[in-house]
Amino acid sequence: MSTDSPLIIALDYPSLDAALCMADRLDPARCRLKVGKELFTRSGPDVLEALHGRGFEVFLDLKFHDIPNTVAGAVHAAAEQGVWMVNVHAGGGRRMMEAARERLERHGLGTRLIAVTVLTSMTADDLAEVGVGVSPAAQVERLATLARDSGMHGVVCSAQESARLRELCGDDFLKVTPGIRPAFAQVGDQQRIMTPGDAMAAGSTHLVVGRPITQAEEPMEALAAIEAELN
Ligand SMILES: O=C(O)c1cc(=O)[nH]c(=O)n1[C@@H]1O[C@H](COP(=O)(O)O)[C@@H](O)[C@H]1O
Repeated sequence: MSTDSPLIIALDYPSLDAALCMADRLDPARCRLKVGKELFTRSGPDVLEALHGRGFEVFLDLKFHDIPNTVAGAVHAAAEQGVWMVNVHAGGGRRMMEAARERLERHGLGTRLIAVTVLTSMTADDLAEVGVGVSPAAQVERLATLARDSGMHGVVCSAQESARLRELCGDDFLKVTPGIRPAFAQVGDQQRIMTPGDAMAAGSTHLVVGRPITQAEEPMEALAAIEAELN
């Protein structure tokens, strides 16, 4: 089932059963699902089949970062399993991103390919420690421009950077933004956060929401509260 909802729910669970329990409480007409490293490492491709079978479109969030040939192969494998979106780290550089994009094109695969810029958990101090002496916003701009020039469909960034990226890269360039925190939710380990309404107003095209929905007593009520903020 295809949906026009901007919401992508992060299924960060340690087992297939736990992930499917949550998926069964959600509606594929009103959100997409994101499968990340923990769940995929435990369950393998079975989780993709199970979620596709339930009608969900899936963002496979494995943030590939390796030499170009290896990443192209990994992205190809993900796309052949029918995922809606897959991502790589923009820090892997132009040749890595181009190789991934070319591989999808060569095989006629329509999976969206996006690049992670600066993780939403990172601060300026964290960047300085790994040798990046500019602000998170400046580094996001640099990597987003490189991602666009390397043929990516969009980027993962914080919603705090969406407005600037809309100016730089346009409306059609996807801005997938985690670190979304509605007023009712706890911040947790995220640093560069925004509310759902503000994020969409700033130009985010998709909102990645995990714990504010998956740890709510009534996930569909939490999802409805976020939808109400967007309308
Ligand atoms: O690529 C991602 O999805 C991602 C990138 C990023 O910079 N920050 C970030 O939080 N994420 C993911 O987005 C989700 C956020 O979940 P919550 O913090 O629970 O809403 C997690 O699955 C993260 O792995």
